Amino acid sequence: MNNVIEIEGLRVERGGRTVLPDLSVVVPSGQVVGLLGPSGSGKSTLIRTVVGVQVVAAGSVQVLGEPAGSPGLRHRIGYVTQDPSVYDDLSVRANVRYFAAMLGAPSSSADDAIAAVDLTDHADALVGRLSGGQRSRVSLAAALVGDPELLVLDEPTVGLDPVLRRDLWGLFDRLAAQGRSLLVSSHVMDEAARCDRLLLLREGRVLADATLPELLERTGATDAEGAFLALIDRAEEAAR
Ligand SMILES: Nc1ncnc2c1ncn2[C@@H]1O[C@H](COP(=O)(O)OP(=O)(O)OP(=O)(O)O)[C@@H](O)[C@H]1O
Repeated sequence: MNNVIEIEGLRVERGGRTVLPDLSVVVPSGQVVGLLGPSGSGKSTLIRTVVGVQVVAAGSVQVLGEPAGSPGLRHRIGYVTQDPSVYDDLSVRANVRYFAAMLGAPSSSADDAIAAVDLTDHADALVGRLSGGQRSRVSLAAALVGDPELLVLDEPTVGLDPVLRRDLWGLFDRLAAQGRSLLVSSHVMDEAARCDRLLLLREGRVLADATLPELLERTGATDAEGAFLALIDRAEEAAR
């Protein structure tokens, strides 16, 4: 499979407003694709659409060759929402085993996932007593059980210190090297350098779909933020 996500003519309305007016994009397999854009640009809405929890007004969204939201995709996609969705009063191991049980995956897959996020030493600790970064990694471990082909992560590094952010991006690279595909949203532009490919969103529209080197060459900017601002200027000039 060349593309893990294929979206054509997607329109999403939320609270009476058109959030994604007409979005078409593909996400290639085996890569870390960064979904970048300012707050409110529609990143979470797009992610919710991909995992099949967003009502869609128009368009087609194919994920791993099936329509988004198909029951068969449940085991094939790992999804981490912005707020860690783990239980404070359970240990790391109990949390991840709970998610494994829901998927019908063996409990050994929970231990593998805990090892993948480097929390084996904390497996017996209550999640409520962990740091913010450790809690984020428990959510990620929960998404990793069952060995999903596609990981969809909504701002997984928000609020983390630079060392933890670097470690998590290292983990994303390793997961992609093992053949998984990742769609990772962020509003931190310097995280663009960690992605194989970038989707820049602004006001519900794709401003760019390219690698960082391509973007820098196209705009003459020296970093992702500069490239993003240059693209906004160009789009505004073109609209005048
Ligand atoms: N539950 C909701 N009901 C109605 N409108 C919503 C809802 N959630 C988000 N929106 C609107 O949809 C638009 C896109 O929001 P979305 O959360 O997708 O953006 P985002 O790029 O993920 O932002 P952030 O980086 O702040 O998470 C915003 O204008 C927002 O006001």
